[in-house]
Amino acid sequence: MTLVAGVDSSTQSCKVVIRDAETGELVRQGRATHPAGTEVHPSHWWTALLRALEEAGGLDGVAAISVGGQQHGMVCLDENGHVVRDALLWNDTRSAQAALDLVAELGGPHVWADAVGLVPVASFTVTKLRWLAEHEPDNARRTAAVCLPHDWLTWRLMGALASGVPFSAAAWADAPLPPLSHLVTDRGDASGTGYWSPATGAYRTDLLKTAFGAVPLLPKVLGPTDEAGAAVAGGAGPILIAPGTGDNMAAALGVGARPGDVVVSLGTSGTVFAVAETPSADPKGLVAGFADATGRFLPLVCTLNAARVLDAAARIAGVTLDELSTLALQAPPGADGLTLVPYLEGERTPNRPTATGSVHGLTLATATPAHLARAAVEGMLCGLADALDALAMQPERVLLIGGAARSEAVRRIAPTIFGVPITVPPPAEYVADGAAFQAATLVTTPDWQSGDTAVYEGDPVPSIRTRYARATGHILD
Ligand SMILES: Nc1ncnc2c1ncn2[C@@H]1O[C@H](COP(=O)(O)OP(=O)(O)O)[C@@H](O)[C@H]1O
Ligand SMILES: O=C(CO)[C@@H](O)[C@H](O)COP(=O)(O)O
Repeated sequence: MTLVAGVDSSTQSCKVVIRDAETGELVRQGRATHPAGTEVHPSHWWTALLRALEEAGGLDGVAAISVGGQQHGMVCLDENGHVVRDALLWNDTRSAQAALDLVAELGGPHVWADAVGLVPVASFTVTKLRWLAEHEPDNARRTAAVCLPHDWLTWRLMGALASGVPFSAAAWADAPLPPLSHLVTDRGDASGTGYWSPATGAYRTDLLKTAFGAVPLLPKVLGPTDEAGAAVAGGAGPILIAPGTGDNMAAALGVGARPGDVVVSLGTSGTVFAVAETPSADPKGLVAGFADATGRFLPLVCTLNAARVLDAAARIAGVTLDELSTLALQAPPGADGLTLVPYLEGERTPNRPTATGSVHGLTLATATPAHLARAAVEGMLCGLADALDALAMQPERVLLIGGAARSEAVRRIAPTIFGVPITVPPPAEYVADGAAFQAATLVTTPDWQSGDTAVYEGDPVPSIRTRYARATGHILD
């Protein structure tokens, strides 16, 4: 049996799946957590990947590996390949002013949308680089190369595999660093930087220079079926390294999204995206016109607040996530008017980086754990329903994935908020699965069957979104 490994290095954790390259059968898996916070030293991602790989039984029998990673994070490397400072993650909002400045300097949102398919907000790498240049000029000067989380992990894997040392978390912890010139990325992740154009498939180093004042070395952008490298890991056969991609692009691959589908992913971020044949450019800046991992495009709307809204509600109520789900289903639709605006990390869509969350409609009658649970689920989903509207599609299917899609309350309430039936694939690590699928394409023609889906239907309750829209007009920044 030829095996492939897929990695999901996302915000909260690293997951590894090891699957049969031909059939996709799940053979082994592992997981390790990442530290909390919106700036993280990349070495934590490497440690977590090694621990997750170890839990997944290592690389025995693995012929190819691919990394899907959280998008946009700014990883700065010095001329020796050492990390210059902690990476600023996609959900770090300190570069909000830099984003506004960059939009103004270039002549407005439409200029950016036309140039790179997106309008800068704090999440995108280009704004983080401006922040670095302005606030930490010494670190900016030391920056010889800039890459993204998945690029950096792919590069570390190249070094570890090329060392010829057999895999173990301890043996690979300090694996040699390859030359900076070996850094690679893919279209999908490059399209989230703000200095690569999905429409032309080329870097816009002029925009990088405008933002950062210099043009550090950038990873080579590989095509979907290119190899990032191949190396022998201590007596095993050669292990091919696939280009990898951003986590949303990997999820699209993993869930088998096809044109006509809209995927709603409820992880740390909430994302709503679709596979498209042509690039997109939304001057309103709601839809980011990303590229995907197949050579197509992935228009995507992202909120900063998804699964962790439920984590927070469960914490307040003092219950587990399963109990929160049960509670939410005990309260009536609309939670008798209790409305939760879930901007717990500020918000990206709408662009409210300094906003905070709020609760409206609190009365003696709605001051119950069940009402709070329902309001948390509905508030989170209302943010995603707005994202679905922004995508302006008439989807054939709306697929629900990500950690919070495991909640029965979320599955049952989603159709009432979105106003359409929801298709829920079996719970799985779709980002890691997509990466594994990409790896499999390097060694075979994979024939992976998707599992049975469940369809959830429910009568739309438009008043919930109406009240939510009113509540978003009354929040504190
Ligand atoms: N049964 C559940 N109900 C609600 N939320 C859940 C459930 N299981 C996991 N989650 C949440 O999903 C989140 C992790 O989802 P995941 O898609 O792995 O995120 P990420 O890829 O961003 O790290 C966590 O915040 C976790 O609490
Ligand atoms: O910023 C975006 C998409 O533009 C986020 O979706 C990140 O890619 C983080 O993803 P998760 O950790 O929530 O999967």
